[in-house]
Amino acid sequence: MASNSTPFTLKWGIMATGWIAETFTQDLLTNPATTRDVHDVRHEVVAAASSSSQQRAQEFLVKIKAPSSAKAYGSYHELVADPEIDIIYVATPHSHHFQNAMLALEAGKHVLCEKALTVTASQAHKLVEKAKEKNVFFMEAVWTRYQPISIKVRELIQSGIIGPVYRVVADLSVGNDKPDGTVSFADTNRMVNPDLAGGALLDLGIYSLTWVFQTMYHLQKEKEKPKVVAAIQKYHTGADEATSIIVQWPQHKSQGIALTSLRLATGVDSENTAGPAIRIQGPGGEIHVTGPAYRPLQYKVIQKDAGGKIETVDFSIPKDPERDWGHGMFWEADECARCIRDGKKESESLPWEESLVIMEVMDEALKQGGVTYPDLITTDVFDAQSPLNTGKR
Ligand SMILES: NC(=O)C1=CN([C@@H]2O[C@H](COP(=O)(O)OP(=O)(O)OC[C@H]3O[C@@H](n4cnc5c(N)ncnc54)[C@H](OP(=O)(O)O)[C@@H]3O)[C@@H](O)[C@H]2O)C=CC1
Ligand SMILES: O=C1OC[C@@H](O)[C@H](O)[C@H]1O
Repeated sequence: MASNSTPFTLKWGIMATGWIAETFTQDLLTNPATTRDVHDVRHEVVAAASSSSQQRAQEFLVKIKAPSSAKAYGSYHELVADPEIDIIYVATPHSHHFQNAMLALEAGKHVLCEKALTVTASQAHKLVEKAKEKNVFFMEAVWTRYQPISIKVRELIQSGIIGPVYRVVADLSVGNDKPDGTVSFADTNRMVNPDLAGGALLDLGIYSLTWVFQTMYHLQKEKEKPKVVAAIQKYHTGADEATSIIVQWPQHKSQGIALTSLRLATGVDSENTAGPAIRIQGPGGEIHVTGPAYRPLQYKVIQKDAGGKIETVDFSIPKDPERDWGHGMFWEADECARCIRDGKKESESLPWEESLVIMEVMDEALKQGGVTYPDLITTDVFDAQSPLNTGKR
């Protein structure tokens, strides 16, 4: 959308320097106009912070080719105190999200917090209450919701093309089985380490639930509380290695099946010939979305009365030609900028209430499967001096 007015600039502070912090910040640094034809908002990286050292933050900024004006902090406390920063992107492990996001909210910053929002629903409720109290914007970073394919699929469903959606089956499984019976993550890795709130559900199953929710619950005119039945296979660390959840909305006659596994893969080959990662079914037809569920690039519409005709639509992730980079996380960043520009505290595509219901579903599934996490990371009492905030581990 072209416009003559000056774009609104959102000033970011990046909390943590790991894999996704790198990926997301590189997306922030792309040119919105030349990359994705966005002219109303832009992004500035003001600073990054590492809980390990200031040097680590500096190395991070150099690696991602941030502008020389970007500051490097050796603590999360310094980052949230920087008056030049509008919004903090929390890119720490799940275990840290509650304490880190609360640190930023307490400092009066807007917050975009990586998925899964928190370890428990109670923690998520507390963050939402704090965002309300501080009158700031707060959003869970489920980037998939803001990708054009998700928006298009939601529109298709709303157009009634397959009738009411009665069933969705969604899977995100990553195929890390090893012949010795383990999975290919060290026990200390955040994927399976209970101290870091590891496990398939909080890391990957959240995307399967995202498809179940964005195609059903999100579109319900009168929101219905879901019923939940879960089966969990525990890994030897105590985290879940495979989780299957049935989410039911009886009044809407609809059921969602959200699957995730560290051992099996959604498709045995990269072409996903095994079938769609997400299958959305109504009496008038089906929509098939080809995975991976966090960033799918194709959907098919199969209408019952179209004589077997299948409409296939492909998507791609645009790149900034100058930086030769584009991962698809910039659309959620643009959403943050627009909401903050317009004075909104939450995003319509992923409202607080919906993040909270999804956290409640995950709470319930983990409870049914007997997965528990340590007190340090499940408490809903904020402590600015928690090791999760100071990095003194
Ligand atoms: N949206 C998406 O596509 C993706 C989202 N994610 C989400 O992002 C978050 C981070 O994942 P990812 O970047 O892969 O994780 P990494 O392990 O690569 O990075 C996590 C960072 O958090 C900081 N940190 C603070 N305390 C600890 C600790 N005790 N152990 C480990 N790291 C710590 C570190 O930065 P420092 O030392 O500098 O403070 C570290 O670099 C998770 O919530 C994950 O679910 C992950 C991958 C993809
Ligand atoms: O969010 C994510 O998406 C991609 C996965 O590889 C990663 O484990 C997960 O955190």
